[in-house]
Amino acid sequence: MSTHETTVTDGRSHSVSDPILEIRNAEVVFEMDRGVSRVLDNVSLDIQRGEILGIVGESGSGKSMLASSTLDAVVEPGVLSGSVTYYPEEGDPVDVLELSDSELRQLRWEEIAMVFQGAMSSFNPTMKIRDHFEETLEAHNYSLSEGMSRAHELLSDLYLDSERVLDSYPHELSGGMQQRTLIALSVILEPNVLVMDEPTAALDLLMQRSIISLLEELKEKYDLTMMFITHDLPLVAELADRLAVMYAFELIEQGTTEEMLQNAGHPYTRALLNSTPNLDAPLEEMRPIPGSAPDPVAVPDGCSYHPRCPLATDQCVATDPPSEPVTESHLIDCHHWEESIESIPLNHQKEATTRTTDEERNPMDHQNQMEGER
Ligand SMILES: Nc1ncnc2c1ncn2[C@@H]1O[C@H](COP(=O)(O)OP(=O)(O)OP(=O)(O)O)[C@@H](O)[C@H]1O
Repeated sequence: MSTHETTVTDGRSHSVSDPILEIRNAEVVFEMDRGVSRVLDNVSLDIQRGEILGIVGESGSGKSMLASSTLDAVVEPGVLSGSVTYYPEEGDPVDVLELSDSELRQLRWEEIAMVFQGAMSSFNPTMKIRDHFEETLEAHNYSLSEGMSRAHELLSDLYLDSERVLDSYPHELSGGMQQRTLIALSVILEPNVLVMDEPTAALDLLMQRSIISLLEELKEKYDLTMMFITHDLPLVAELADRLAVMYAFELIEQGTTEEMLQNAGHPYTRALLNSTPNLDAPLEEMRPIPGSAPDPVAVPDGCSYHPRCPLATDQCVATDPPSEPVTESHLIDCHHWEESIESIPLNHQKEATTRTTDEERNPMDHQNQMEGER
């Protein structure tokens, strides 16, 4: 069952937990010749109604497996276990992993839609964009006229010339136009949740930024909940209300974006923050994370990060750390999170402190500089 806790502040009540999706103990296993490959390991996560949740991790950490699991779309011969519950605004909760194929097809477009990286592979190259929209509407018995006027509106919301786009073949559109068109197509049936797996990965930096701000507009206008999966932490930090970090097929930390940027407790999250070039830190401070992520058939015992972790002790080698709730929203899977916060400085905070100290030391200089920049 979903928990709907309520707190009372200033005489008003606020719902603090209203999950639209609840993932519990999700596991994906592939039987390989060289052993059992566990590519999603006991992941539990709530996605709150109306939020943007960012899922971050290195390549191969299991992010796409988590995305596919939310829609029971793990490819054969992968075996998914655990539970995924969808809570519609009205009506009974839906046990996603128990749905029939036809119920699942309906859920996938009408309630929870997915956008993958590389839009080209999602379109049929022999069909015009208009046909993609019409085919989707017809397959779900939606009114064509209402649906196509929504298509025009959605494409315009994404700053596209809707008539021109609908009359084009996919290859006649640029990468950024294709990706925006795919986003419009994915929300044509008015889903409540949009799951996006690296939706901007193949695009240049400017187009990535503009898609991020378009997604924010779309979310507000159509009241969407979003799960945004990426290896690009600074990119998703601009967009997300909460962030969850994956390492070696597990979730190792989650919290509000503010908590994760200012007070990340897992040494891996802190290393990830320090390995990104544009979180206010100078390029020379950027530190790649030493070592490499484990092979899914040979994940280390205990904490799977211990071979790369500067703080690892015997306890980390012996025992997998449980999720510790540091605040109501901030969970950390690390035996030494307090020491981690104390001893692993964050580059972007160092930079901010240096700036503050300079300002304190020379307030007039700083004021003159600001005026000079105006
Ligand atoms: N069909 C498959 N059979 C066996 N293993 C697979 C299959 N698909 C993916 N994997 C493995 O599952 C693990 C997790 O992959 P996943 O695609 O979820 O990672 P990711 O974090 O999304 O990576 P990326 O950012 O590169 O897309 C990887 O080790 C990958 O090799």
